[in-house]
Amino acid sequence: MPKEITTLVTFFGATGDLAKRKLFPSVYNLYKKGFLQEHFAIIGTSRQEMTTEEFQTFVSDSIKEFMQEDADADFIRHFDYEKADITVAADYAPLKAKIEKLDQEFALNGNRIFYMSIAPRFFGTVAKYLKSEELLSTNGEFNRLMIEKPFGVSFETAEKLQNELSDAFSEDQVYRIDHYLGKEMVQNIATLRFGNPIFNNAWNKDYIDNIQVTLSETLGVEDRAGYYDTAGALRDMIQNHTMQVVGWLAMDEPTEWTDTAIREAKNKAFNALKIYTPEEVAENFVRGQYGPDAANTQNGYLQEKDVPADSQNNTYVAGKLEFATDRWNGVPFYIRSGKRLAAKTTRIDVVFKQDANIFNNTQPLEKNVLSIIVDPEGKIEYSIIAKDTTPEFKTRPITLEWKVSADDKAQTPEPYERMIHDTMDGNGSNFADWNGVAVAWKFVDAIQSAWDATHQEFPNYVSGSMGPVAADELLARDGHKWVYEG
Ligand SMILES: NC(=O)C1=CN([C@@H]2O[C@H](COP(=O)(O)OP(=O)(O)OC[C@H]3O[C@@H](n4cnc5c(N)ncnc54)[C@H](OP(=O)(O)O)[C@@H]3O)[C@@H](O)[C@H]2O)C=CC1
Ligand SMILES: O=C1O[C@H](COP(=O)(O)O)[C@@H](O)[C@H](O)[C@H]1O
Repeated sequence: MPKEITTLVTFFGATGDLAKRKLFPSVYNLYKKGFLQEHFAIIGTSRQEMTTEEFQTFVSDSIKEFMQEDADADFIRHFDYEKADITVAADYAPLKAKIEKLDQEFALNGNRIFYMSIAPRFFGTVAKYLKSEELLSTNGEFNRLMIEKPFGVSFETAEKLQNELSDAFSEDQVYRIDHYLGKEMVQNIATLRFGNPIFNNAWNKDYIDNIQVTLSETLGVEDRAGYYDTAGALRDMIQNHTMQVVGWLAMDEPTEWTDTAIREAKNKAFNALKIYTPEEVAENFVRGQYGPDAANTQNGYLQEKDVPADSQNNTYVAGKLEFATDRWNGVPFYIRSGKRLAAKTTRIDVVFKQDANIFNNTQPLEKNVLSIIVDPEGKIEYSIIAKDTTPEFKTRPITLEWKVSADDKAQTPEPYERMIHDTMDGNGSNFADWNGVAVAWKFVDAIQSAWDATHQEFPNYVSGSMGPVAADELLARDGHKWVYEG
């Protein structure tokens, strides 16, 4: 049985989509696995009028709907509800009273987590009232804040939010969610790098030719144009998920396996990221917007519901990142992400430098490639050179492959379960740190403002392709090509 975690979690936005689909099923899994036993309580809050019994039924139903099983009664009795409008200071007093009551009832030792599953415009307000209305415990081991995305829409807005949060919470109390950091194979990057001397010792400019990170989706904008047309792939996928994955790839080895040391090592890399001038943006970044598919059966972006007919929004981004560190000088990190591409995949391809061919043929040897495939199924592929069976001692590339087994998959926690667990456990390793978020915004803002100043002809890629031709040309100019072609 795992060690029991003692805590109270208050879910703001408890009647919303995320809470229902992801958060309550995750809490239930933690209970079934024994992390939550007797000493835990969950408070749900929103503006909806609801009794605690009705809320308990709502939680039960959401677990049943998404996990096809009934939550046990012993679990459900730990749930309580308090109606509150989070914009009204006076509404925090009954919430405080409920927190204190449950703290006593379940002997929670003043340990508190506040999960903001609410629209981002409320993040700062809730943090402010948690402090001013004294909902933070003064006698417990911890007060922690879990915060949903997006964390701002630019460096300026993110910094404002950060200032609001830091009036109430210190950096080590803030758990900024990026669900890519909760994915099993993203967490495996560090193990592969630091657990295998062959990779650890070669993880630098002497041995690595280039690194490619692909986050591609087959879905289009669906019914989210209201949000997506102001965000684009750059803010929706690059600023957060892609940059966080890059953080694991670019960092030095941490001095120890703690969240503080991991953040320190990542931040050293983030702080060495080159922020581009408008001219450099034009040289190093490509934006795209999808048109209809080749058979003309799917809408182009401009024909999608609620998309302005003259939208300049990017649904695809590819670019080159450069880190000015001893480890990475001269090594390009190519990134790309887009909607309506040929395949749904998240993958990292590390292309190694190759030696001269000393065998009997004059062709250059293919480069070794380590591929870490995150989605749709976890896989590691290592493409290396071996001998052909012919007597002339010819070479050929072969691929060593490992796949996440069905058993492993069944035991792998969903990202939200893992992130809630880690917050309860006080482990911030797999959360976005303010410094990294700030650098990513500065980097992305520079690209966005260069793009805002220039008009681009759209659409420039066909739905179902792997993006604009310009993204292939970006790599070709450096003598490289995308490993993954869809
Ligand atoms: N849904 C998803 O799949 C994902 C969501 N997220 C993020 O999670 C957060 C929540 O998203 P989601 O669940 O989809 O949003 P919903 O709109 O479904 O839920 C919002 C919740 O906030 C409550 N709320 C709204 N206004 C107030 C108020 N003034 N006072 C108190 N409660 C209020 C709503 O209840 P009521 O109106 O009754 O008060 C509801 O419970 C957002 O930050 C989003 O970006 C991130 C990843 C995925
Ligand atoms: O955060 C987001 O992520 C999803 C993709 O997530 P995944 O886990 O399915 O890869 C993306 O579709 C969405 O636009 C974005 O907001």
